[in-house]
Amino acid sequence: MSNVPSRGAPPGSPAGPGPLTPPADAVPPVRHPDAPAPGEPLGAHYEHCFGCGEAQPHGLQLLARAGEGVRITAEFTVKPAHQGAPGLAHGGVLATALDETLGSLNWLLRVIAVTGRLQTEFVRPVPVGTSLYLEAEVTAVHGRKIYCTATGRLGGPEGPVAVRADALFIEVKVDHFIDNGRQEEIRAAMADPDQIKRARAFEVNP
Ligand SMILES: CCCCC/C=C\C/C=C\C/C=C\C/C=C\CCCC(=O)SCCNC(=O)CCNC(=O)[C@H](O)C(C)(C)COP(=O)(O)OP(=O)(O)OC[C@H]1O[C@@H](n2cnc3c(N)ncnc32)[C@H](O)[C@@H]1OP(=O)(O)O
Repeated sequence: MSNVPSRGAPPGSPAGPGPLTPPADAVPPVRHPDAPAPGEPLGAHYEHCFGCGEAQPHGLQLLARAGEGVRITAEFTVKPAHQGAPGLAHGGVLATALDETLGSLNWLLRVIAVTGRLQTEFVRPVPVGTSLYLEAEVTAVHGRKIYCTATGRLGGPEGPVAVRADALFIEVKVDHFIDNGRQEEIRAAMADPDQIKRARAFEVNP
């Protein structure tokens, strides 16, 4: 643990506001002019993604849509494969749903970013068969740091809040994946023209 860099006090600690609070000189997010129109489905960013990929039978197959401003909505139905306790969704799966929805905000900023921190709050149990309705929003940007928040409601947009998250995403270059991913999958992704097109859409100077 000693060689892990310290990133400030934990959220809510008496030592300070914590790393999920944007600094005073953070700026509001800007929706990219080429962002998908509100209501447009985003599609999977990678077909084998556990969160959104259609080639993952036990994955969440979460379906995200662009919202207004720098907001996203998403839905996912809890399947038997997602259980933790009998008949209830596993907390880690719910955290994945929040992470995936928050990650989809990348499409609106047109930057590639990875999760640096994800703080989850589990408010209500989520039964198998539930359709979880998620909303996420970027609240502030500071250099490469993207501050965002999400909620998940039971049954629909007006349903009771079951889960919440605050997160910090860090902007990276596409090289982050090429340099760190297992070669087998990287080679396959780079041989897929659709995948290259999706990755290029996020680069300012492809
Ligand atoms: C050919 C293949 C292409 C495939 C890609 C194609 C398309 C992708 C496009 C879009 C994707 C669309 C949707 C995605 C949807 C969902 C995905 C779910 C998201 C995930 O599931 S993703 C997996 C989990 N995620 C990780 O696997 C990250 C592991 N990690 C690292 O890879 C590094 O750790 C990294 C890169 C995060 C930072 O490393 P680094 O060296 O680049 O940055 P550095 O240290 O310089 O930090 C710069 C500033 O961020 C602050 N900072 C950094 N980290 C912080 C932390 N954790 N907490 C608080 N502050 C932090 C520093 O304090 C500094 O702040 P300041 O500037 O103020 O000093």
